Amino acid sequence: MMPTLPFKIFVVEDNEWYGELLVHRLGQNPNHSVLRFATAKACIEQLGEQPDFITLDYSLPDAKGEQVLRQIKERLPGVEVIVISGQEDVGTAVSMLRQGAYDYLVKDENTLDRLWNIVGKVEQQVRLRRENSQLRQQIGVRFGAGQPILGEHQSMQHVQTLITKAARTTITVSVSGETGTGKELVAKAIHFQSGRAAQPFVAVNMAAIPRELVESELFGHEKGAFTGAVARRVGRLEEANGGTLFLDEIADLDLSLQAKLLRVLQEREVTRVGGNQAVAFDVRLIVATHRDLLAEVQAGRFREDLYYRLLGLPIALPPLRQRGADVLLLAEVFVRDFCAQNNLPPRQLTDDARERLRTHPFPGNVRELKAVVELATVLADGELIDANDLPLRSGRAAMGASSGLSLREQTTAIVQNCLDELNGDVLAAAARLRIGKSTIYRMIQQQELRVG
Ligand SMILES: Nc1ncnc2c1ncn2[C@@H]1O[C@H](COP(=O)(O)OP(=O)(O)OP(=O)(O)O)[C@@H](O)[C@H]1O
Repeated sequence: MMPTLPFKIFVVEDNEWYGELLVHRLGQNPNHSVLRFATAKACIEQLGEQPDFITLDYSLPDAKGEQVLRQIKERLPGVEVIVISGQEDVGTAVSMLRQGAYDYLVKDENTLDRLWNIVGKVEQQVRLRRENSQLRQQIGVRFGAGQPILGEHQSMQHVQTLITKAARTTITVSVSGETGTGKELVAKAIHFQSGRAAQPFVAVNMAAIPRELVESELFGHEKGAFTGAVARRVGRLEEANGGTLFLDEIADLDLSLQAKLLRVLQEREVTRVGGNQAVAFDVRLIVATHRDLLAEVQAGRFREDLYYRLLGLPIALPPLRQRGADVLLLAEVFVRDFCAQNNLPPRQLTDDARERLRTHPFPGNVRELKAVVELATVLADGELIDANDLPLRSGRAAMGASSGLSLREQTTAIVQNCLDELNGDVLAAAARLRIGKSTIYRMIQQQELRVG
């Protein structure tokens, strides 16, 4: 349910008796909040109150209707203004309507009723507009730039809470998590839930830009700053002005550039490469990394001062394999959306396929899951997607030194995969992996592995 906000009406009328009459009539609707002003000046001074509707007496002691209407429309172009005049004058009426008045009424015995009807109509339009924008906002909150962050696991609920809190201020946010866990999605959600949603969201991936170009990419350059700088280029920091700058893979930033970035962030102004004029900027910063940034600091690869400048509100995204049943929820949504986008009849995952997804370690996390189930949807023959349709890499191939998993997690995943392939046959798995069966039994006992 949308809260019913009052419909704010300004009555601008110097004739006290008539003004009070209008206030009384319009105030008969309990949702109306009506204020009267006897001069144009008093009304203009209170426009910050954001009225929804104004009745304007054409002849005020301190200004003529045209003047006041112009000032109102300059400040609040969306507000509807009804001009009320003591005289019938077609020329004036036309001129006022041209200037954007909603209607022009002449004071007679019907004025109050006509005004009442007009206010009713305008109020309905304003309420629809408000409802629309509230719904958009709510959609933005839930979906951040149109894409939902799915997940019911407690850890993801916590992430959603942090996103909401982060969006309320301009605090720097540092998002961490393995590849494909949704770091960029989180950054977008924060931006689109924040007051900066209508401003730019600029994403820069530090790992994707050649080292020698990072500085000019971030800070811009002047024409002729270096060979190849044929024209002036505004940097990404300036591009994000007023909005959000998302620096992905921040740990990949060169040490020398780390120092420059720190200075720029502290001074809140940037000088383009080859330039000598500092340009002020206002950006909300969100950084992300799949590495342990503190470990990078300890290893001397990341500046400690920059680390503390960037830490802000940390949001840690858990790997998909630690989100319980979310993997199935995500898989089902991805299948459903893919079918809808490609005009395919709806497809369902069989119990076997669900079990296979539930036990796969997904080193590529949500990105991998999405790719796997979409391909399975294409490969499936009928309306059922079976375990065999899932193009999952086997344990060893799926893992790798760069997967970001700890040794223990990799070991567990390899054993789990092997067990799955051998239908839970512990002895066969132990033989194939050349490990003792008691190792596997102990892992099952400690609930690191699932069987059956
Ligand atoms: N919770 C989620 N709900 C729905 N889709 C998700 C979720 N998390 C990630 N995705 C989807 O998974 C894909 C990867 O997400 P994203 O690019 O945000 O990950 P990332 O952590 O930034 O990856 P990288 O580390 O490679 O930069 C995207 O298609 C994204 O829409």
